[in-house]
Amino acid sequence: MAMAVMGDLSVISSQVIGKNPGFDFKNGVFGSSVSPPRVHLSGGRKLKLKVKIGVQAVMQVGLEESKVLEGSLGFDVVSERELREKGFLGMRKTKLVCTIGPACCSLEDLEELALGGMNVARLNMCHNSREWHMDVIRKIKKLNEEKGFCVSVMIDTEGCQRVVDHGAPSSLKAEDGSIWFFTPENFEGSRPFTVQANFEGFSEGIKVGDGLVIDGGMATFEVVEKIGTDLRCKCTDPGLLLPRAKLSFWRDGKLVEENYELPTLSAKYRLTWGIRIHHPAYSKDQESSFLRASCLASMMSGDHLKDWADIGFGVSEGVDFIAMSFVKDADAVKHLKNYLSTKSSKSIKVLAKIESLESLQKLEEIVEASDGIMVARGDLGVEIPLEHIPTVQEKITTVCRQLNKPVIIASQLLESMIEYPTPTRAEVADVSEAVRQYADALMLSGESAIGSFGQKALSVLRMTSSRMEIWGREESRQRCLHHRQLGTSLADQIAEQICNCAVEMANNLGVDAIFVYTKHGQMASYLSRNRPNPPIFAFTNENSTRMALNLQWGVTPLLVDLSDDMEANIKETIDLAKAKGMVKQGDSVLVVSDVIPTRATPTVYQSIQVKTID
Ligand SMILES: Nc1ncnc2c1ncn2[C@@H]1O[C@H](COP(=O)(O)OP(=O)(O)OP(=O)(O)O)[C@@H](O)[C@H]1O
Ligand SMILES: CC(=O)C(=O)O
Repeated sequence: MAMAVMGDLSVISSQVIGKNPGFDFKNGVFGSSVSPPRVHLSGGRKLKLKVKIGVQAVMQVGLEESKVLEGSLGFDVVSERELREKGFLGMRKTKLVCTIGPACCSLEDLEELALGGMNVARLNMCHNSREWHMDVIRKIKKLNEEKGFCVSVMIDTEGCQRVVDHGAPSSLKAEDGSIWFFTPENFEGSRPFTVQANFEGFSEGIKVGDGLVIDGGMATFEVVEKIGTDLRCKCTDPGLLLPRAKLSFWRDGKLVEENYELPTLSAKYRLTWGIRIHHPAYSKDQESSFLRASCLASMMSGDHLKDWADIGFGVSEGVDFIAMSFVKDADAVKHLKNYLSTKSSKSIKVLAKIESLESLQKLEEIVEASDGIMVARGDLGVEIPLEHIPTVQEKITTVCRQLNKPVIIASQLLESMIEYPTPTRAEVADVSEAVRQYADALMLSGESAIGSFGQKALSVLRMTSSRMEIWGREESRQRCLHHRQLGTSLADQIAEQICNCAVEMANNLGVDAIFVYTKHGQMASYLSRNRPNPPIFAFTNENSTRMALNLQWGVTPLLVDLSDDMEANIKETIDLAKAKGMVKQGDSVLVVSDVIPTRATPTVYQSIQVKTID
């Protein structure tokens, strides 16, 4: 593949002006990026006209604002207010999800959250009764209808959580060296130094010496004895045991996986009819429809009645999203989506929660199968070392962007605000990082559900994300500009832009090396400035250039004989590089060449070529 810019300088000059309407001659900067195809220069009149039309359209909205905002667009009151107050650019892009719990479930609380920018209300089906959830959903719908909000409802299935509970109402301290029993036995209340696991077979495959970690490191124990299905453990790292704590086993620094096989959707309450909802708002028909839905679904998927009943409830209540906990693979998501289409509820979007090693291993297929993703950092932090969370989050966010699926970053964003009215600096930095990664949404958990400062936490999310969005826009404009334009002559500016584009191409194509042919080293240094992934090999026939380039990041300068025939130079140096074993068959090289015009060759010839070594 080859792409070339050729011609005399006056032609190039007029063409660049036409192609780059954002070019600011006074300050010498471009307002938009110059991507490789744009380097093919052609007439610009038509383009200029197009830009003008775009500006006119924007102005029209401004002029007819009152008409537009009268409701014909179905504007919700919060967005409308935001537009009026802040203009188009001031509108927040990052969406906010709030977990609804006892601290924010009154009509007034919900209205305040909606006014504060809550886009989605999340109901965690692990907690509270279905009547309670129904009451919240109906309040939200009422607010939407009567007060003009647009708040979506998400239910989050319980899934097969691996939790342990000591049975006491508050947290217990595990002291260093204290001995505790972990048992799957189901008993009422609490027993001293005894912790109940909520699933059978929790100790299968576990060996003496394994580490038992609570809540990703809140407290750590060592298994000292197996007694039947119980584990006798010694506390090796003291800490708190909260009710419904998460549990994981570790051996030789690695998570012990697969010591038990858990389904994606919770099997809890299997074969019990305790799921029947008695509520005056439900007719007998509706009640039996939940049961039919859950029974049908449970037959289809193996008795995961609690979650299926919750899903049936969600369908009946017309929720907008179902977040599936502990998704293991794409099949689990497809299964639920198929079920929803049989219930004519295809419009309910299925969000897969990424919260286990297994789901990380099948990330792409899960993202592809689902309508969106939640990065459930709470449970994820139990299965992977905490220091891996930031990179894993970035990876999931990137995959979602690539596959065009929305992604929510969840858990502990502003954890300290459950108790305190201000967040820590580190929490604000975490929120900012999620926004910088262009996550679609941020989620509050305990901060809104049980915290004393839920409204304030929401406003911290709102203000931090708005601030970061503005900063991100400025930063991405900088990225578009690549760097401040350095070249003063047009020829230099073109050389600079070509190098910016070349590095972008080299990185995107994943080429093995960049070859540049340079007399004074300017092109090589422009390439280096962009810090490309592949190394830069700079071929020059000037020893001084070679020595000077020795200081440049990523540049290996090579002294060669260069003729006026650039194609011949490229061929000869590639042959030479091949003969010397510098490149081998199959390697790809991006070649940038720049020949300063001479009497013999008065035209500027600059090119980007991608060559595969044969
Ligand atoms: N509907 C509710 N009723 C009572 N308490 C709730 C409710 N929803 C949430 N909470 C409380 O808020 C806390 C945070 O809620 P959230 O659902 O985000 O956390 P979680 O239970 O750890 O989530 P998950 O179980 O999905 O990992 C919970 O520990 C629980 O104490
Ligand atoms: C939200 C959730 O389920 C988690 O972070 O584990």
